[in-house]
Amino acid sequence: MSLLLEVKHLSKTYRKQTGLFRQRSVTALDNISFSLAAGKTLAIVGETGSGKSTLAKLLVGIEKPDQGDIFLGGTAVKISNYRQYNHVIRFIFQDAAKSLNPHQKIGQMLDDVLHFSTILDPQQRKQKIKHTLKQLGLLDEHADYYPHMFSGGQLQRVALARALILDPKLLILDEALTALDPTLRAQMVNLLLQLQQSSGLAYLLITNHLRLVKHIADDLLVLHQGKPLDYGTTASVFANPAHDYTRKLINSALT
Ligand SMILES: Nc1ncnc2c1ncn2[C@@H]1O[C@H](COP(=O)(O)OP(=O)(O)OP(=O)(O)O)[C@@H](O)[C@H]1O
Repeated sequence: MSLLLEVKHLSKTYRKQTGLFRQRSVTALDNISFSLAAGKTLAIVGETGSGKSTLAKLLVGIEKPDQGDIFLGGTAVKISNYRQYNHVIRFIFQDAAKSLNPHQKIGQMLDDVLHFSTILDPQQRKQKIKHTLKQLGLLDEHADYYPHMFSGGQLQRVALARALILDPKLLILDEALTALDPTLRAQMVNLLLQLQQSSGLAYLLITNHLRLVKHIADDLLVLHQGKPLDYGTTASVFANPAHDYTRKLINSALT
């Protein structure tokens, strides 16, 4: 199986100014390594402040690591050529649907993404938009809708369309499913699993929702105060956590 993403010894420390001449260092990530194969899902879990969002920011190039390397398809990624790989890794935040511009039609929003990141001509972009809407169970005419004209479930699909229209290989879901009500979450999970099966997409699922992790993640990495604790297949970590912290996390979520 080909490795899509390899993260080796990634560390990140933030320096906060706490006074005129004083700084405090916060180690957000300390020597994190993991890998993810095409078509698989890796969940990253940990309490608030454990470094999950920092990790996502390093992977999409918003922040720069102090140490370590990120490899995509075997090639080291550099922040200076981020634009080259923003096709490959896409990101969905919590409340992604709410972050859509209320004054812009969905078709225009998707066209902007393609215009910025591809060399497709207007006709090709139109076709691509049509195809992506269909792939996500939306209709051609939805291209002419504004965000407020959609239901909650459709809006989630629109947010997914924005992420998937560039045919990424990896989608990072940063608490993207957490705020959804259970029915909507189940629909989204089914859609994500279908897309994964049909296109071989890999997911990096950042969440504290351990039931969800158990249901959809192949592998699991537990972070605590920036440090990696348990890492392995989800089944093995759930069955045999090596750290007390992980055991408590699992027990509190599943009891
Ligand atoms: N830009 C920043 N400047 C200074 N410190 C930061 C910055 N971003 C994050 N931190 C610190 O790094 C640590 C890890 O933060 P991070 O946001 O990655 O955690 P998290 O696990 O994603 O938490 P949450 O679930 O609350 O988002 C925290 O102690 C946080 O205060």
